[in-house]
Amino acid sequence: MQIEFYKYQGTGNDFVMIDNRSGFFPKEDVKLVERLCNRRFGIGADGLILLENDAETDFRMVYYNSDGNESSMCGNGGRCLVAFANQLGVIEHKTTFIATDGLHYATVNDNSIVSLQMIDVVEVQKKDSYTFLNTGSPHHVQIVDDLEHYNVKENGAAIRYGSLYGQKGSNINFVKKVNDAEFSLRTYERGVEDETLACGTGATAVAIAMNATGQTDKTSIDINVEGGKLAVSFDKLGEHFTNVFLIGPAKFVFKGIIEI
Ligand SMILES: N[C@H](CCC[C@H](N)C(=O)O)C(=O)O
Repeated sequence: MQIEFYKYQGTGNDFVMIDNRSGFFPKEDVKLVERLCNRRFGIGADGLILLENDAETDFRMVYYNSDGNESSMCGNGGRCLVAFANQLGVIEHKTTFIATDGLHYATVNDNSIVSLQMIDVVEVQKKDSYTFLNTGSPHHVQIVDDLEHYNVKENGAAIRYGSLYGQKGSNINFVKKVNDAEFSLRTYERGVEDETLACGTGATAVAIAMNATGQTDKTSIDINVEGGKLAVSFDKLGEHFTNVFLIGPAKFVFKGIIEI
């Protein structure tokens, strides 16, 4: 069986994109998705995204982590899917699509900068040494001193598989404040089980967590990630965060055919 695929990356978080409007893709085949994401035996990616038809919106997003399992919302993947839909001619420069966490409004400009609306955040759990919130995916946010030399994989896995988050686990974000409008982030991603070069729902979680815990009073924040720079903006009403947008590049890298 041959599969046509497109490869995209959003600030270094990379994805296999498949046009599944015909419904041909075997969505239950965990081993196939894992193989397609494998960086030696397959195409290689942090995740795989299906673009599907939807009766009420421009398209449906189905997201899989590189372990082959379908998962929760992917912010960088959502941004890449908007750029992919534009490349296919499914949309022009703005869209509303459906994903596992509901409706998303987004725009894409001629420089492949995608602005993706994320879900509202109405609960931020503030603990002594960390913050936990859900921005479409679950995120643990923790400030560390020496982010550049921090062992993200070892320390991230210990928290993700520890007693705090049980079977479901969480994505783990380690943060350093640069200034009131800029933070640096490194993320251990659930379902990739490694550090990724960027995490969109993670960057969104960090921006909101830094405001919610008083590290900043800004509502437009730059997040430096290993693979580039993302911007997060939101409105804050009391402890609720709305009109949340994740903004950054979403680039087409190559397309191909894979024999499976
Ligand atoms: N690994 C995440 C989903 C992808 C998140 C990340 N790639 C993003 O850009 O938001 C999870 O299973 O919760």
